[in-house]
Amino acid sequence: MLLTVSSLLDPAELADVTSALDGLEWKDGTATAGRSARSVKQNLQADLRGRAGQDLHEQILRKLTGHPVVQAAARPKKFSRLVISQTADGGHYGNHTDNAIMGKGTGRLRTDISFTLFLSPPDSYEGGELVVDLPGYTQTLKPDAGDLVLYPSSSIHQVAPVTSGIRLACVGWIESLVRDSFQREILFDLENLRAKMRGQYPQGSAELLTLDKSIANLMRVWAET
Ligand SMILES: O=C(O)CCC(=O)C(=O)O
Ligand SMILES: [Fe+2]
Repeated sequence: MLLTVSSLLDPAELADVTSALDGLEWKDGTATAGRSARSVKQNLQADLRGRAGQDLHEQILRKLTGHPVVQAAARPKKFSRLVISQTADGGHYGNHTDNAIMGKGTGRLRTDISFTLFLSPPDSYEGGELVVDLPGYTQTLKPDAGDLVLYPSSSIHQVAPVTSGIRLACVGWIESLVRDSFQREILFDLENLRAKMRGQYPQGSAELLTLDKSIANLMRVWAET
C-alpha cells in the first residue's frame, strides 16, 4: 500500500523543524547506504547525535507514533532511527532497494514500510520526486511540505535528481506488527470503517462491538508481538 498522510507536521511545527536543521552539521549520505545503494546515493545527512539533533529526532518520532492514520496503516512495532537528508546540485538517490534488516541490538528491525516526510515546499526545488515502482505501475510523488508518504520497503524506488533548490526530507523505516501488506490493508479498511461508524452508531452498539471484536481478533491471528 502506498499512502500519503497530509500535514503530519503543521506549518508551525514545520518551521520549528527547519529552523532546528539550520544548527546541525551535514555529512556525506553514502556512509549509511547499503552496498548496492552506495553507488547511486548522492546527498547529505544531518548529524543528529548532539542535543539539538536528539531533540529533533524525538519531536518527529512523537508526531509519527502519535498519528492515528500512521498507526492504522502501518501497525508499527518498531521505528528505525530517522535520517534527515538534504539533496541539491543534481544530487539524487538512484533506483535501489532498502536493506531488509536494519539497526543493531534492540534497535534491530525488519523493514516492512519505508516513509518520507517531505520538509521542503514542492515549488522551492526542481526534481526530487520520490518515484516508487509498484507491481504494474510507477508512482511519482512530490507532496507538500509536512506531508508523509508511506510505501512498501519491498519496492524499487528512487529520488530523482534535484536540479535546482534544496530538497529536505526525513526518512525512516517501520517494522509492522503485521508483516503481510494484504492483511495490513484489510485492517486499515476495517479501522476506517470503524471511524466512520463511530459517528453513526452509539457507543456500545452491537454493530460497533462486533467490529471491535473482529479487528481485535484479526490482530490476535495476524500480529507478531
Ligand atoms: O528521500 C526519500 O524520499 C527516500 C530516500 C530513500 O529511499 C532511502 O533513504 O532509502
Ligand atoms: Fe530507499
